Amino acid sequence: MDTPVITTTALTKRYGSHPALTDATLDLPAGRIVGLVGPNGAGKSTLLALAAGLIRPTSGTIEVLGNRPAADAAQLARVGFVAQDTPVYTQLTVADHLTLGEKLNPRWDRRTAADRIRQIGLDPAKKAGRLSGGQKAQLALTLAAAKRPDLLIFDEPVAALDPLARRAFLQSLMEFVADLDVAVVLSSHLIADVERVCDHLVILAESRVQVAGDIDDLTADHYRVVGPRGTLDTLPAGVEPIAADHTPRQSTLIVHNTTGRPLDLPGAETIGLEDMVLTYLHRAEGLGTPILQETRS
Ligand SMILES: Nc1ncnc2c1ncn2[C@@H]1O[C@H](COP(=O)(O)OP(=O)(O)OP(=O)(O)O)[C@@H](O)[C@H]1O
Repeated sequence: MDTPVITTTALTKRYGSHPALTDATLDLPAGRIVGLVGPNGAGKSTLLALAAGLIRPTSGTIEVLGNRPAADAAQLARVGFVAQDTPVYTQLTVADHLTLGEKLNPRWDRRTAADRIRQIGLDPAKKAGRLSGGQKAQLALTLAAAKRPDLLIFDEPVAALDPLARRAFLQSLMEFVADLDVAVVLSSHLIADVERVCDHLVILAESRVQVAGDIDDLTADHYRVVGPRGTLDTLPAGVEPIAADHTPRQSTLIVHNTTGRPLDLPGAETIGLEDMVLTYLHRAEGLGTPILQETRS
């Protein structure tokens, strides 16, 4: 197996006594698009900023492409980071951005940058401050990709975009990934977008990793199980309940089957990604589970 692009062990970041990220132990695989999902304040930006070397952990360790984040110029060149507000220089033109990118980045790919700007129809003479949100995001993506990094990190790249601009951005991202052999880690609130472009998922809530894995595995391994009350009190080894809802006659569970074998329980059916994510988020916040209430008999 390829070396993970990001490895963390008990990674923790606190601001004073406030936990932003707690005890995160992760291996994010190479050659994938990894999605980080979670509600506001879950710790997504914190994890990405730690990976980019913008902040230091309070405790625990993080390695990015086998090195300390932002360890030296070579490491910086290997990681492209696009912060939440798609940073561009408003007074510089699109062409100025490309010139600056070339000056600042030893591995700059002039052809990729120019081709991409042409493809997305950006006027090189236009000041970045006059671009739309979608165009700014495309410019930021082009600049990050033309660095020819081994890892691209995006913090909420599509949050401010309308659905069409979002789709265009994600399409460009997938094209870059296919063309440039780059790993991507991105955060998003939008589960449908994550499902469309990502193949590995990390769910963060309340500063903690709730679950992580390949999306295909996660969706295959999470089930809704319905049975007469009392029959689901004891589950097979390796089957972890994530949420439970009971009526006097019936129990409904959402379970994570970690046995590696199909779940052999009557009344078990797999759930989709969105239901799975919501179940973890509700569990983390100590809320009831709306999907389960819908199944109440
Ligand atoms: N510089 C800071 N000083 C103090 N607290 C901070 C700082 N940065 C983040 N936090 C806190 O750490 C927690 C995690 O924040 P973070 O920005 O990582 O969440 P997030 O999942 O990216 O949220 P969002 O989706 O809103 O961007 C939040 O409670 C936030 O208020």
